Amino acid sequence: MSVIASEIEPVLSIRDLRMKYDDRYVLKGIDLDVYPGQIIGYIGANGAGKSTTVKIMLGLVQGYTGEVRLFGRDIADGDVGYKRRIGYVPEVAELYDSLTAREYLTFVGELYGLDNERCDRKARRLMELFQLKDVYEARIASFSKGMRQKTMLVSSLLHDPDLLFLDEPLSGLDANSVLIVKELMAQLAAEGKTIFYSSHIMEVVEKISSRIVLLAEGQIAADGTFEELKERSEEGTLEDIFNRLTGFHEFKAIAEQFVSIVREE
Ligand SMILES: Nc1ncnc2c1ncn2[C@@H]1O[C@H](COP(=O)(O)OP(=O)(O)OP(=O)(O)O)[C@@H](O)[C@H]1O
Repeated sequence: MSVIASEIEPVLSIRDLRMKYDDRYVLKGIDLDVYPGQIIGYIGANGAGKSTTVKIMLGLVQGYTGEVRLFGRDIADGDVGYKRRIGYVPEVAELYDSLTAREYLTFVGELYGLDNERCDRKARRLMELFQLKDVYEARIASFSKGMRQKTMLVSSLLHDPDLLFLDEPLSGLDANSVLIVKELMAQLAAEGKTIFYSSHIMEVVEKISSRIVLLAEGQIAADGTFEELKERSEEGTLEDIFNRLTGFHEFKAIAEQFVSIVREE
């Protein structure tokens, strides 16, 4: 892991985090310290526990054991003020279809305590940068997948959060917009913002992350820079490292079985 001056306070600190659904542990003791300016590529197979961890940090899931501290405070202490410093882009952009983009974004801004007029101006300018100026007053119901994703990204940034949780933020974006968002993440991190980036697109995670945390069956299986992970596992790409650490080699055989079943009479 990269060397970090011990006097710098972690933005996020997790100790022995465990979570049980019914009788099954989905998080089995997670320990993690994340520092300002880091872009954490948070990866793992489907069902590994990534969303559960993020939802606990956002205060959306209760019933965990262990300790989660954000900005130095235990999130269980009852003060939800920390949420004002967080931005969140969920995996699926759930927006209010009957609202216009302007109505939705000013509504979200007001929830974060922003002044309506200032928020309107800021949202309009951000949407313009995403080539969405002409639909700012249109209902979200008419938006394409990519337009919804861009609206979601704008809504997560309006209040200038210090910590961003992004779940597949490039989903549905065209190639130009992908370039903007990747550069945006790098520039926000350079300003000291912390980004928790969950994605299954290994090529992007490999390039954008300053540190990669791999979750496997509710536990951290690897934690370090891409170079460190590469050295340790003696593999080439992050995809290779991922496959090795999750013990997955049979993709060709599975694809063959798919094809043979699909082709059955
Ligand atoms: N509300 C719930 N009730 C019961 N089980 C749940 C609930 N939410 C998640 N789980 C289970 O917890 C495990 C971890 O789920 P989680 O959504 O955190 O995985 P993930 O790593 O985000 O997966 P993906 O990459 O598919 O998004 C899964 O086995 C899932 O079925």
